[in-house]
Amino acid sequence: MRFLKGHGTENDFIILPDLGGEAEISASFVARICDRRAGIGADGVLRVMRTKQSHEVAEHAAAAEWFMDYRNADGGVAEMCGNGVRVFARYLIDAGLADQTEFAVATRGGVRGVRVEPNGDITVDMGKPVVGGESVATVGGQEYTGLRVDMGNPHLACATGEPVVQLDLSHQPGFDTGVFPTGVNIELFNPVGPHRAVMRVYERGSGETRSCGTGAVATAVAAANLAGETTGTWTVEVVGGTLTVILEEETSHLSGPAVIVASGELTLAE
Ligand SMILES: N[C@@H](CCC[C@H](N)C(=O)O)C(=O)O
Repeated sequence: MRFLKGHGTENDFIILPDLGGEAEISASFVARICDRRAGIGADGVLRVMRTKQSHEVAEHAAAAEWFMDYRNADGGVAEMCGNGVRVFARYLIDAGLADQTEFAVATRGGVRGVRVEPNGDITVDMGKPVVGGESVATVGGQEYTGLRVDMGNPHLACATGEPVVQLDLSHQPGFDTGVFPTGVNIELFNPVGPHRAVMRVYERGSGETRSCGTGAVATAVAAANLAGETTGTWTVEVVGGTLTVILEEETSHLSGPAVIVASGELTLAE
């Protein structure tokens, strides 16, 4: 099976073109190829298939030709992946499967509009973040209160005065399973200036990653909330680079680089 490897601010993905949706892709196969020692290594898998071939999202076929079938590194499915959509769009363009600078991609979380910027960055319309109440994450025995933000997938974005660079995110943080029955992506961030935050993230199904697009938007929402704002442009510094988030009344946008770095033939069998 052919594969490609790409990343967006070092949130890295294995891309599996399966345009007709014929491949059987099990959770264990995804976990094996995402393994950084025994496989290719990645935070997740982006399977590329025609929307009309997917029983999950076929109703979006008229709006978006391509479906991003996203899987976390542990093989579990997720509704949305902001950096994944940007890398997916880069693949479609490079492969000649999308020939405009603006098009739409279907995800389990809905249809997302994509735009290629003149500098090559890719912007995704991430939809309207849904803000919930507060909840608590526990990291290294310490509790951090954060804001629940639904980006299609669940987030808990926690501001802290402690430099996030010092946190030990090598283990699953604790969280309230009553509030997040299907798990949660946990962001810890330092507001470091007007409309700027430094963020680290522990992703559901993937562990600590060097960037998370939906997490960056959730962080911008939580930082704006602390500042008493609901709109504006935010710079979110992640371990793997810098993302720009624009919050509007009715939607949000995520921008940043997205690149393909390799391609090859998988010899690991399903
Ligand atoms: N890295 C992604 C988010 C991927 C899904 C997440 N781990 C989940 O399970 O919800 C992003 O860039 O948004």
